[in-house]
Amino acid sequence: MTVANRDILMKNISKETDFPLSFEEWEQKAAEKMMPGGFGYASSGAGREETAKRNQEAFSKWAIVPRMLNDVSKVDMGISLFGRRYPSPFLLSPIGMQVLAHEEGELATAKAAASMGVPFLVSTVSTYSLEEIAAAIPTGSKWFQLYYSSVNPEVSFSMVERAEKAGYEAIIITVDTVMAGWRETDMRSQFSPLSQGYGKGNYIQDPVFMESLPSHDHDSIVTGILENIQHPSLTWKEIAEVKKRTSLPVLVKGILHPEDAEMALEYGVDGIIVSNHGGRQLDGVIASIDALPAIAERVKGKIPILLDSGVRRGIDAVKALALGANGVLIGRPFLYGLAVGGQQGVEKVLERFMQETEVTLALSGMADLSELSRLKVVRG
Ligand SMILES: Cc1cc2nc3c(=O)[nH]c(=O)nc-3n(C[C@H](O)[C@H](O)[C@H](O)COP(=O)(O)O)c2cc1C
Ligand SMILES: CCCCCCC(=O)C(=O)O
Repeated sequence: MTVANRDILMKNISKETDFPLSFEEWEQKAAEKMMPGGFGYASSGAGREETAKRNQEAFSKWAIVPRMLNDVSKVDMGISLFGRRYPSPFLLSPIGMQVLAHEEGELATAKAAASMGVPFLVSTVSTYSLEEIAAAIPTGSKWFQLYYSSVNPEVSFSMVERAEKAGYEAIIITVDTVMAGWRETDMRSQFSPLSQGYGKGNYIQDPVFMESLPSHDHDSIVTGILENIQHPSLTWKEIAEVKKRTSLPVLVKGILHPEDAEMALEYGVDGIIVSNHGGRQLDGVIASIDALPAIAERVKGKIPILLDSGVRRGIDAVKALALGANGVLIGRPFLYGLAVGGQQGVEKVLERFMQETEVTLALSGMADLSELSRLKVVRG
């Protein structure tokens, strides 16, 4: 996009009144649209919510030292991951049970992601099944996030096989969820979407899971999901086993320690996602953006590093990319877009991120994302 195009775009943006601009405004509108229990579940963090707050505050503690007098009349913010080129550095974080935000749930999000050229990471606990989502976006990029089942690993292998068959391009194993975090908002509201069956899409379509149940009534299915979703005995050995079972790249999500990043390299993992699950799991942990530099130093570009947790603006993404990330995942902001405007809402959120990123890159003197390691970002 040229600067001239951008100017026209900015004028159009200023005339728009239908959709919010900032994260805080999207969140406010989503709170008005969603059921209180569902909004509380989505917006809250674990424990004292220290990490949930820290994730965002931490971005403000890093400051860009821009360069001047570089030609930025054309900005290329494309990235390449696992052999595919994307027009922007954004991906959508796996978020379960999106029907809590909008009746079309993951189907609407998937279509928005595909229309914006953004990979959609489908959760194990999606409302719609991975096959239904794949059918909605036959050519759109989709990755499958796995909650490994400690009680029945065959259920996990079956889901991985289904994802590969349905055209998914990568498997992400989330590793910061050996059990659910200490979530007081949900305890107070008594809201438990998994127990209510909102995340059963992939389970009820899974022959191995269904065969393992004593009966197929609602209670048996929900009990089965609650047993299968936890994975307290998960270790690197199981990650290696998943890798053996698929030809797709395997990533681990939830890495915060540089030594775990090194373990990922040792076990032949294809990529890592630096994440603290949006502060929903262990409260009091380091912000993702603060964990990133030491991890990037260890990984030395051997495998892609992605990051989520607290990304609220284009400028947050630019800081993450300059500090060593190869791509950035957007979480709650897209969920709020979904709640506010369905597919169009998610598209708007993504458009805002992309436009602000482009402006940030240009004003930082960076015409190309591949040059971003030269951009100085310091503790400000
Ligand atoms: C409502 C909700 C559901 C989530 N479900 C999943 C999930 O199913 N799998 C997963 O790996 N992460 C899940 N996450 C975590 C996100 O993938 C991501 O790490 C987090 O939202 C990033 O933080 P942010 O939204 O504050 O930027 C969920 C997050 C939210 C808010
Ligand atoms: C064992 C953890 C289950 C969490 C399911 C959804 C999720 O990731 C989240 O709410 O966060």
